[in-house]
Amino acid sequence: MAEKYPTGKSEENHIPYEAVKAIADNILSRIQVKPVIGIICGSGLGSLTEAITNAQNIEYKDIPGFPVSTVAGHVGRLVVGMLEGLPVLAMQERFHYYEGYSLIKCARPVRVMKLMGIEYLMVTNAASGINPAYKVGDIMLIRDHINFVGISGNSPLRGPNDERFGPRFPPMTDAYDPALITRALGIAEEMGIQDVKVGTYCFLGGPNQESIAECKMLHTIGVDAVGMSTAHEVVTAQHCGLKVFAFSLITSKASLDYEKKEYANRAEVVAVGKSRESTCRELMCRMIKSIAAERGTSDPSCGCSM
Ligand SMILES: O=P(O)(O)O[C@H]1O[C@H](CO)[C@@H](O)[C@H]1O
Ligand SMILES: Nc1nc2[nH]cnc2c(=O)[nH]1
Repeated sequence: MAEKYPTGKSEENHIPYEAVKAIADNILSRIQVKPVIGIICGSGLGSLTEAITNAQNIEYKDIPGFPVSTVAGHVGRLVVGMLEGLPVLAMQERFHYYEGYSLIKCARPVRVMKLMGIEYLMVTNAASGINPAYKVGDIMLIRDHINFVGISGNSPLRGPNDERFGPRFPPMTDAYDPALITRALGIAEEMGIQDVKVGTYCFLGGPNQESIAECKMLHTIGVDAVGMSTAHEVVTAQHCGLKVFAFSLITSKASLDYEKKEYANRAEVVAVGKSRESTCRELMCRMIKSIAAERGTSDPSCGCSM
């Protein structure tokens, strides 16, 4: 059992290893495959799940102990099945800190994936381009993050550490697997994706958009794209030893200039996601296919190219 907090009570949302295992076992008992890859779909990028064959859908609300999404229009379900020859479990969609959950709860599904036997975490998100060279519709492979929410101590790993998940002080160097980034660059070139970016994602708490002064600061400290997710999931994944691949779809450009204001809205995020969904889907599918080939489990009959 995880140790108790100094107050004698477990902090809200901090559930012990055994409870996470119970959620994992509950899902495993209801599905026909044993997933190797976990996928977290970003806003507007959930259509990847349509490429999953023999799909079984499980609503978050039907999984005891699993958080439930609160954002209007969010689907909130797991889709489990085969993708490019590998068993996968996809989250359509994720939990955000601004919805009111603790980060511990937002990242709980990652620990559930780990205890289901999943080895890779593939993450997508919609983000705003801070790097002036970035255009709406660009894909940015995430090489690193600045976890603004985490730097101040708000971490999904806060509280008693259970070594069965991972070490107390996990390193974050190479949290985004460099070999998978290199592979994705090759795949993007094969696909003819124009000018794929590799950059640093910044996690802010949201839900408000950034002020112009905040955007200027993010630019100064080396941020390429900003959003309201991902870093806490990746911290949790790195802590428990999952291999991570992640990319952002740039759905808006941040304002760095008081004379040239840009505004991002939810409809725009969704519209850009829609216009780039086939490319994002194909990139992810080809990544999974390459992992399947590496593991000797390729299935030539599979293919989600559009
Ligand atoms: O990070 P995902 O889930 O893609 O969502 C992004 O899009 C929403 C803003 O429209 C925010 O939640 C932001 O984080
Ligand atoms: N913080 C933040 N997250 C986003 N996600 C999609 N667009 C944005 C944005 O402009 N700002």
